[in-house]
Amino acid sequence: MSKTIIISNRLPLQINLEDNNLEVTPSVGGLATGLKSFHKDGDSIWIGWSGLTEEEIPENLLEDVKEKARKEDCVAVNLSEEEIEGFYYGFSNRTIWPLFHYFMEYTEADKDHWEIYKSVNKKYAEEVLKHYKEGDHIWVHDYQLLLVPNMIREQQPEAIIGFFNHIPFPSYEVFRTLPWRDEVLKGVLGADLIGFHTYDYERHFLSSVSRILRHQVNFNEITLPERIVKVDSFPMGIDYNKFEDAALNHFKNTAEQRTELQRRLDHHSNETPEAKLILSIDRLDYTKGIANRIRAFEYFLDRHPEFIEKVRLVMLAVPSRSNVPQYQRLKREIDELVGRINGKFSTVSWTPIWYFYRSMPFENLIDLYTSCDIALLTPIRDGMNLVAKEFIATRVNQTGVLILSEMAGAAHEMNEALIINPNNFEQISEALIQAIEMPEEEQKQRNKILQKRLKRYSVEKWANDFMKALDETSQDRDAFKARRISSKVSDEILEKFKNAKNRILFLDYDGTLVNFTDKPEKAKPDQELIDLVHKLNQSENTDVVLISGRDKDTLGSWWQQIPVELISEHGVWMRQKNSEWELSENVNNDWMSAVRPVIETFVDRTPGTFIEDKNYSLAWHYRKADPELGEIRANELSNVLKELISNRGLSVLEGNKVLEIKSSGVNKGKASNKKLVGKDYDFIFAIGDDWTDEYMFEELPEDSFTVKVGMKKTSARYYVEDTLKVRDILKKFAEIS
Ligand SMILES: O=P(O)(O)OC[C@H]1O[C@H](O[C@H]2O[C@H](CO)[C@@H](O)[C@H](O)[C@H]2O)[C@H](O)[C@@H](O)[C@@H]1O
Ligand SMILES: O=c1ccn([C@@H]2O[C@H](COP(=O)(O)OP(=O)(O)O)[C@@H](O)[C@H]2O)c(=O)[nH]1
Ligand SMILES: [Mg+2]
Repeated sequence: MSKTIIISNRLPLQINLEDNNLEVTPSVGGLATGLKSFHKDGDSIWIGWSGLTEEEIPENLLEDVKEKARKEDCVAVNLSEEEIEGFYYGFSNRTIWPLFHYFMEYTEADKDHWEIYKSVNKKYAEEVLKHYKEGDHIWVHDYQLLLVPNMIREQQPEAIIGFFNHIPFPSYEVFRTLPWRDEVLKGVLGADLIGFHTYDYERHFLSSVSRILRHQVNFNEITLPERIVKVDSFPMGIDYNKFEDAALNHFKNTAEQRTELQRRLDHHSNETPEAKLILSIDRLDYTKGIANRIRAFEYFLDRHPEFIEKVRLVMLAVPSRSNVPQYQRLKREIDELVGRINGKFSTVSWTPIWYFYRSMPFENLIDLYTSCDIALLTPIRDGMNLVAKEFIATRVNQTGVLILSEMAGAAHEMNEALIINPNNFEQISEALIQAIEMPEEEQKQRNKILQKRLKRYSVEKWANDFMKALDETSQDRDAFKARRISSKVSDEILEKFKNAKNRILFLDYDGTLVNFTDKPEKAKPDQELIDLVHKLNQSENTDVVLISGRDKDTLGSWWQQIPVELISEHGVWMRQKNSEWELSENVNNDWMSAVRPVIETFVDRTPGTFIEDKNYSLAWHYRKADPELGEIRANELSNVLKELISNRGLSVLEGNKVLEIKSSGVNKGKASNKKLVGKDYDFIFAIGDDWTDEYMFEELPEDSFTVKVGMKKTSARYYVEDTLKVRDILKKFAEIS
């Protein structure tokens, strides 16, 4: 039976060593807490780090560590101190984490860290491969493991691999500063499906892929030579029922059952019944805006002294990544801030901030969530922020107000909260007043909507949606695979070729026989290609036609020595074997002088683009332009041109990064069919890579062997991955004939 393999840096359980005994506690942080319930209910194994370094685990306890993990369907990856230093504290949390959260000034570019990051990613990938069986779904998580998808793909090309990024993906302008940006993107692109919490992160990723790797991006699909990668947003939810039930039980607790923390909270609310409790919970992390929050709270008390003794900020900061200097500095800063503000405002019976620096067991979190009146969550950047969702889920009587930073992924789904900009103290201060004074009815109205949404889109739904989408990618892949020229299909085609009496081969040039280059004039045929075409062209009963959008002079000069048939400019000109060029009827070029200046204005405004002058057509190339700007301008130009050329017998052809204006009566479909007139071919083969070749695929007789190069949508019967594969097929034809 197939299973799901989850891989994340950390396991959902943390193994600790206490007096030479192993203790298991749950891991902290959104990824582990969120995904745990999916893992628990499904048929999955989870591969990740146990939380102890190799050096920390005494030899006699090694087996125990494994066993403790195994009990929870987990596999512990062993990492040495050096690996944790370079991979986790190093590259993950001193390079990727700050960069992806827009803290560029904290971002380091340490080559040694990068090397260790690569080798540890390899270690995770190898662990996956040990457990992988055909049909399994592999789900890789987060920024610590960006290279794992491709490392698995290299060993298991057919594997079904999903990747989910739990943190923001920064804009291209930020991401491009990373020295290893190409490798990182290629690593992630090993996956079939890449998920983000929000559409913004998704579009930033797509933009980096198209700008840096120059892959073709269509909406949310990236076309690689051999595969299509889907990218989508799936906002992670929480185990709603778990939090709701815990809150319901919490209110049923008798006086004796109340926790120590709850008693303290009760005591304080009895002493100052009208004082509102404002809660914040986060890992101690500079992205969470904790220091800013305290300053904003100070700003609020300074400006509104009427709230002194009327509010209290209860702040839980969970220790995190404390080996990283920025986190140590932040810890000191927060200690000082809390001290200073408590010193400044405290009265005999009241302190404004209660500060806990520790992690708390689940029941205490529930105490906090249910006892407070307001949650104040002000991250500067946050992938999602599950605390915001957990707070809402525990408000079983539907009171309470959530103030949430617009920089948290969660803000996209939680519009009924009071959404603030974490850098705007004035706004935070006003939101606090609005929250304190909000009528209960309004609180309930807002929370009702939020609860309904969170209950529906729970973590279970999130995981299932992701898995369903992953499954669909594998079905798409199967559909494509069925049309790929496998060795079996290629044998069948060869057999037909061999037995045919009269054959014709239509071969597109650019993108089919040769790869694209920056400048069209650089894509000259190499000697191997010339020899191959020559050999094919000499075979008996075989007509070879190079059918191209190129101008006749270039094509003619490149194929001067070989008497192969040529069709240029999509059919404007034809050169029969050993003959001169002939012009097709119905073409003229008297429109050019009116159209060229219009295209020139687009060249001026779109760096990297240029005009290619052909005899009877004009082509505007935008391969070298910024990919997004290129597409926008191509659309614009296409519209302008269509307007301009209406009723002139012209049409605009949209090719691979090129727009071409030419006579309507001319296209490769018409041109190729003309060749068939009066002949009795029993083997027709046509191959091409781009939109303009679709005319051939559609208009040639149905039993033709039509082949698309690259995994794009097509009406061809078959496809091959790239120009290398095209040559393989042609070589086989040449051998037989
Ligand atoms: O493992 P740690 O280094 O201790 O860090 C804890 C986790 O922090 C990050 O959580 C993110 O995932 C959450 C759920 O998707 C999301 O709500 C939050 O905004 C993110 O910051 C990190 O991504 C995890 O890998 C860590 O385990
Ligand atoms: O003492 C604590 C404090 C918090 N959490 C959990 O840690 C997670 C924090 O996730 P969030 O997405 O808010 O932020 P992250 O830490 O992942 O960046 C939430 O599920 C909390 O319930 C916890 O397990 N113990
Ligand atoms: Mg082509």
